[in-house]
Amino acid sequence: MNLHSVQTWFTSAVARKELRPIDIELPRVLHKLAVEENALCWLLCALVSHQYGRGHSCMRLSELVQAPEYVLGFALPNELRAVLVETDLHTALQQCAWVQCIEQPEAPIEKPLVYFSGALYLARLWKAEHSVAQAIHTRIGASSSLRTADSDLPALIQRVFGEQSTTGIDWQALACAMAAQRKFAIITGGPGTGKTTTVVRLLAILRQKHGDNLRILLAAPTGKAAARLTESIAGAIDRLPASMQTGIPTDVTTLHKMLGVRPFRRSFKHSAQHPLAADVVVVDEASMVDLEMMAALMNALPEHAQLVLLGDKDQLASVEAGSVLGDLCKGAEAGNYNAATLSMLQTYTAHDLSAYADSSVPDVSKVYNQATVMLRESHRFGAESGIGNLARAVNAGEIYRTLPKTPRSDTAYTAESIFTAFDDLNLLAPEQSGTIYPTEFAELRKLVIAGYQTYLQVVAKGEASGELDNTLSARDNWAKEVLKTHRSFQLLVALRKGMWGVQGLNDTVSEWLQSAGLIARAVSGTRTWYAGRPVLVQRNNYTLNLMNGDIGITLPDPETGKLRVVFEQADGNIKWVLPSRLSDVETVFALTVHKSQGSEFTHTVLVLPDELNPVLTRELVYTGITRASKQFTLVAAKPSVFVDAVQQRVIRSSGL
Ligand SMILES: Nc1ncnc2c1ncn2[C@@H]1O[C@H](COP(=O)(O)OP(=O)(O)OP(=O)(O)O)[C@@H](O)[C@H]1O
Repeated sequence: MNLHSVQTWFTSAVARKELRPIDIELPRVLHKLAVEENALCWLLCALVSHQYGRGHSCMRLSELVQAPEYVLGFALPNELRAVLVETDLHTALQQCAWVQCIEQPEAPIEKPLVYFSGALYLARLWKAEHSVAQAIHTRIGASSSLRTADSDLPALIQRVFGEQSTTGIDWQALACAMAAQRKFAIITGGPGTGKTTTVVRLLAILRQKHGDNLRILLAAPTGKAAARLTESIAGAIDRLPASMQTGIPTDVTTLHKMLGVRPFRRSFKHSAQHPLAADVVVVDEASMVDLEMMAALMNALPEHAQLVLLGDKDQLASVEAGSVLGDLCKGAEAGNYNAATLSMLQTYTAHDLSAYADSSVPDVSKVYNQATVMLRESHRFGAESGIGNLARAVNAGEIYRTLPKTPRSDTAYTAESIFTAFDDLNLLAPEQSGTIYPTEFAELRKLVIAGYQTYLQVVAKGEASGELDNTLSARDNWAKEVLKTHRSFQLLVALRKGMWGVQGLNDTVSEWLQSAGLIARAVSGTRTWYAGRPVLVQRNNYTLNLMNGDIGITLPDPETGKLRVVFEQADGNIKWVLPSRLSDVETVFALTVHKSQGSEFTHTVLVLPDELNPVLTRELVYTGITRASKQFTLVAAKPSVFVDAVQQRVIRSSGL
C-alpha cells in the first residue's frame, strides 16, 4: 500500500459518499503542517474523522481490524484490510508525525490526533472526553455541602416525599438523597417516571437548607425542551407542600444561552476562567448533550456547584459525537452500588437494597453508578398504557415476528398483538403485499389529513376572524393556540431521503393537504411560504434566539396581512419572524425522530420505511414511541421492518 493508492481510494470513497470530503481534507491539511508519508497514517486519520462524523468519539483499533465493515459502515478494499491486519498499528502510530501516543491521560496534548489505550481520537474529542471524565470523577469524590452526616436531610426528604413507601423502594426519594449529597448526580428514567418531580423536590430541600441566596440555574439542550421543562416544573412546584413552594425558579434556558454563546467561536463566555454564577445547575434531556457541550458545561461549573443531569438513558444519543448519558448510565439498572453508596442510600428506605450492590469485581467505570439513580415506575404510562407497554417491550427487545416458546419476560409481544391489545396504540400496515408507495397509501392519507386539519382549522379561523385586530395579546393568543394545536399531531420518520423519508413524505403530505383545501395550492410549484406552513429550524440562530430543532408555524400577521413565522420562546412568549430572515428552515409535516427529541405530541405517528436500514435501531424506535403522550400510531409498510429495527442497537465508541 503506498500513499498514492490510498489517496486514489480516498477520492473514490468520497465519490461513493462513503467518506465525507472533510475526512480526506484532514490528512491533506495535516501533511502541510507536518509532512507524513506513511500511507497507513493517512488512512487512519481519514477513518477517525469519518467515525467522528458518525457520532463516535474515538476509533478502537482492535475492533477496526476485526470487523472493519461493521465499524465503519462500509467495506474497505481487500488490499487496505490486509494492511490493517498485517501491520503492528501501535508501532505505526508511534512513528506517525500527527499522532501523540500517551500512556497517562493527564499527558499534555500537542498533536492533532491522540492514541490512548487502544483507541485513536481527534485531539479535540480526546480533550473533551478526558476533561468530562476527570471532572465527574472529582465531583463524585467530593461531597456537596449537604454531607451524608447532615442530620436534617432524612427529615427534609420525608417532608417532601411523605412517609417511606411500604410497598416498594421509592427510587425518587433515593435519587433526591443521592443528588443532595453529591456534586454530580444523574437521575435517569423513562417518560413520566418523575425526573422533574424529583428534581423540584430536591431544589425545595436545597432551598430550605441554604435559603434564598442559593443560585439555581435550569437548562435544556434545545428551546423546545426548555419550554417543556418550564411547563412541567411549574406543575411539580404546585404539588409541593405549600410552605416549600417559594423560591424555586421556573425559568429554563438553553444550554447555549446559559454558557454564553460567542458567534462563530467554539468556546463559550463561561469557562473555568469565568464560571457560571450558580450553586446548583440542573440540565434536562441530557441524552441530547454531546461530548464537547458536556465538556464546556463541566468547565464552566464553579468548583463548589452541584450538577444534576436528568434524562432517559435509552433514548437516541446526541446528534453530535458522543453518547455521554448512555455511557455514564451503563449498569444503572443493576444499581452497581459500592458499600459506601449502598449504606448512604439505605438510610432513606426501609427496603433492602442489597440486590443493587455491585456484586462483581469493582471497576473504574462503576464510579458513575455511584452518582446515578434510575427511576423505574412510570406515573404517566402505567400497566394499562399501550404506549408504556410498547416502550418497555421495545426497550427489552421483546417484539417478535412470532412469539418464542420461552420469551425472556412476560412482556413479550408480536408486532401485531401489542397493537391490538391496547386502545392507545394503532398499527397502520397496507393490506396488499408488495411495494407500496406513500402516495397510494389511502389509510395514511386519511390519518394525516385528519391529524393536521385540527391546527390548520385554527389557522383558518384566525385568518377569517376580524376580531384579532391589532391587539398584541389577541394575535399572540391566536399564535399560541395554533402552536398548541399543532403539537397534537406529528408525523415522525426515521430517514431523510427516499419516499419514506422527510423529503418524500413532506412532498406527499403537502400535496394531500393542498388537494384537501387545507393549505394553499402551490403556484407552479414555487410557492414556498403559505399560511399554516410548519417549519423546522435547522441551525442555531443566535441573533433571532432560535435553536436547531425549534418548530414555527407560518401565519398572516393580522395587522399587515403579511406572512410571519411564529415561535414559542422558552419563557412562553411568542416571537413573530419575517420568513426572509429564516435561512435554515425546512417544511416539517414530517419530522425526523432525531429532531423530535425533547418534544412531545399528543398523537405521534412513526412512519418506518419498507426496508431495513442501519439507521433503524431500537433507540430510534423507542425515542419515537416515547414522544407520544396519549396516542401512538406505527405506520409500517412492512411490519417485519419494525421487528428487525428493534433488534438493531446504536453503538458508539467512546472511552467514557
Ligand atoms: N411519586 C409519584 N406519584 C404519583 N404521581 C407522580 C409521582 N411522580 C411523578 N408523578 C406524576 O407523573 C407525571 C410525570 O412526572 P414528571 O413530569 O416528573 O416525570 P418526568 O420523568 O420528568 O417526565 P418526562 O417524560 O416528561 O421527562 C406527572 O403528572 C407527575 O405528577
